[in-house]
Amino acid sequence: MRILVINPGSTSTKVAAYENERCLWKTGIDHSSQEIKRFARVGDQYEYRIAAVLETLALKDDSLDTFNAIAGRGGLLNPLIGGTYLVDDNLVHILQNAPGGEHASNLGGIIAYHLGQRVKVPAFIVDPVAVDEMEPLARLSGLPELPRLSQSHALNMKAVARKVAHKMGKNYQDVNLIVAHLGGGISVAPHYKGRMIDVNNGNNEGPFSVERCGTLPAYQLVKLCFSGKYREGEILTKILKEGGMFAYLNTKDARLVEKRINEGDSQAKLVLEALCYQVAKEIGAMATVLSGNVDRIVLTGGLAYSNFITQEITRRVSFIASVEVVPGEEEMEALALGALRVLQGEEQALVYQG
Ligand SMILES: Nc1ncnc2c1ncn2[C@@H]1O[C@H](COP(=O)(O)OP(=O)(O)O)[C@@H](O)[C@H]1O
Ligand SMILES: CCCC(=O)OP(=O)(O)O
Repeated sequence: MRILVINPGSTSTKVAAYENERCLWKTGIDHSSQEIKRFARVGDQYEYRIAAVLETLALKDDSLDTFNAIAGRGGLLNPLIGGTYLVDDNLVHILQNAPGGEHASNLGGIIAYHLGQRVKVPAFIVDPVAVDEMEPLARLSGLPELPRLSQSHALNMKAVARKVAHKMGKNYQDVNLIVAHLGGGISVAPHYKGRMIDVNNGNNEGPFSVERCGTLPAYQLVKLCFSGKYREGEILTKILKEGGMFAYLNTKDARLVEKRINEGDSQAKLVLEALCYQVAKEIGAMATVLSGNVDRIVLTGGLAYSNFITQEITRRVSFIASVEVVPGEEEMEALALGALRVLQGEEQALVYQG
């Protein structure tokens, strides 16, 4: 079986071709902020990104009509259980209108659907951002109108969790893990016997990330919103795109920050240490969700390539459980394998009811 995998991010589209479990090729297409700025809404970018994917296929000397399915990263839908979902008319319409919020991952299903239609093969999304396996207890925020929402890097966290469990000689369903995805956004989740029973919302709760604020002091945030200095969109940009490390140091690149630290920049050191401190605190909180029964703590995502970051977090949390570092992400493989499980009849594709 051949599967084409599409993973759109805010500034790039990753594309890969798989033959069963084997990756044939993988590449990233960069989109400049000028190009992206032309589109009022994320959903409007799909034709532009499809053209880029088709160009990539041509460059790779590959052809759309050789694929048995297209798998795309899924986005901000209503809360749903993990698994592989068929992208049908209804789902593509919902992703296009983005009632759950604008996010580049919404484009994964849209692009997969349109490419699939061209060559009459199914399109799937796998473990979308909105995967929700939270316990009822975890949903209360303290204000009934504002229930906590499960929005996370579920795709990578579950793929990496399966791998770590396998390395331990166990099934994902037999272990308790705390997985911290440390990327553009940060998600920290306790995985209790194969279910993500709590997680900070990777967009606006928990630790600050390289570009997002994480949890903010609520009273001061309300005052800022009503200060008359900012429009709603400007505040949202501060929270989602220009907060966290970027707000303090004017860069989202942790490699540059490490370089500044090595050159003696004490503010850079303080900020990166604070990011690690907040991640460690979140891991500690999630250990209480598992009543301390934690088999492994897993650090993954782009920031897990950094020794400074993994050491700084590990020294604070290793009293809870041993720490496994799985740098980068396994999203492309997870998308391919999710589609493959359905094509091979191991799993039935779920249908999103919306
Ligand atoms: N080798 C590395 N050392 C330190 N930081 C890294 C390294 N590689 C990537 N990063 C950092 O990881 C962050 C991006 O993580 P990534 O998982 O690629 O995010 P996303 O996929 O959400 O865009 C950036 O701050 C980047 O600088
Ligand atoms: C809301 C969690 C998903 C997410 O933030 O993905 P990116 O880091 O890829 O934007």
